[in-house]
Amino acid sequence: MITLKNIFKTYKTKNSSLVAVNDVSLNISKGEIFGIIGYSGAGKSSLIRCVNLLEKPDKGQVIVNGQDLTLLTEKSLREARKKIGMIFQGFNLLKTATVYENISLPLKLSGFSTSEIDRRVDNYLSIVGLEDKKFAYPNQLSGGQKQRVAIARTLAHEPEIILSDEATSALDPETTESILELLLKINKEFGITILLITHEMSVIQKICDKVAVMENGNIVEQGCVLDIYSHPKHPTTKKFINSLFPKQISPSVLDSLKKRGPIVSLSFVGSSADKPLLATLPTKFNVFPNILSGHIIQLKKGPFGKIIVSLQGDTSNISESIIYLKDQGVIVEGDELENVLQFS
Ligand SMILES: Nc1ncnc2c1ncn2[C@@H]1O[C@H](COP(=O)(O)OP(=O)(O)OP(=O)(O)O)[C@@H](O)[C@H]1O
Repeated sequence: MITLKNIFKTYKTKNSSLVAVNDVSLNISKGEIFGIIGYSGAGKSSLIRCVNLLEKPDKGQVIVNGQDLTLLTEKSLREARKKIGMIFQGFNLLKTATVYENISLPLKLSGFSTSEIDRRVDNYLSIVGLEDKKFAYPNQLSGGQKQRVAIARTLAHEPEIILSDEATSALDPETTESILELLLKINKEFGITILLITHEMSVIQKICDKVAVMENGNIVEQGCVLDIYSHPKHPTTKKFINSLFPKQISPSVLDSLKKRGPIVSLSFVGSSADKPLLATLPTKFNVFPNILSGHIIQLKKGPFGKIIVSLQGDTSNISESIIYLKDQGVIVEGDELENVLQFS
């Protein structure tokens, strides 16, 4: 649906130039929710704005539905953009216009009849749950309601793709949750492909099918969310994922526990998260797990849990129990433990 091929974007000022997007290639399939995560300055906004050519890439191809947007005339690009909606962190509503006007004005400019405009405004306001705010002004709405209006305005053009530029970053956690639910609903009911950028892991885990991690203009890692969470490879990805897990064990407790047996991190993915595997270790192997910390995250495709345990027992029994856990689909790590715990 969307293919980015070797995209470069450099900002030039009088004395310097800055490479914001450095040879990025991505494939986003129809109906997918694809998230790009990165810290501030990673190049996310620059990249997402290249998709609808709000920023023109210096090099590379932006292929949407088989059409390379970088080769289109202004007129054809305007047509192609009608199928690509965009929502922003700051909502971008006209302050002096009502909700009805905010949604209807762009439709009017696109040449729709008044009756069709009215039908679309009513329909999409009801989909975002704001029928009663049709004649309100933006300053009479909460942040979440403003984003709902912006989403209705985008939906009113019946796009195939929505680009979301940090759409929930200005919202509190509860409102974020409700906007993410709305994006999920839109994706499911209308089959709209969503490409979003964020710096929040909660956004990725709640609604994304795939994720790409961006740093210094590069995509350093990408894949299915569950795979990336369970097998992160790049240090930046690991940093994002480790930030989700509580770090509660003091160094002195850790040192004393290490003398009694290995401390391992166990990650449970999908079906292995449903089984009471740890409970079987004492009877099966005479190994006694002492749980030091633990956390389960609900991803879109199922649960992902990580616990830190001290395994106590005979060394060969412990080895056997680790092999058994691995056979059951548990990811067992010891080497990375210091990173996972990261004491300050
Ligand atoms: N119009 C511009 N002119 C010059 N430099 C820019 C411009 N826009 C972005 N940059 C620079 O490009 C780099 C990437 O910025 P970008 O906004 O794409 O990153 P980001 O990951 O979206 O960051 P944030 O989450 O803080 O918005 C930054 O160093 C930024 O200062």
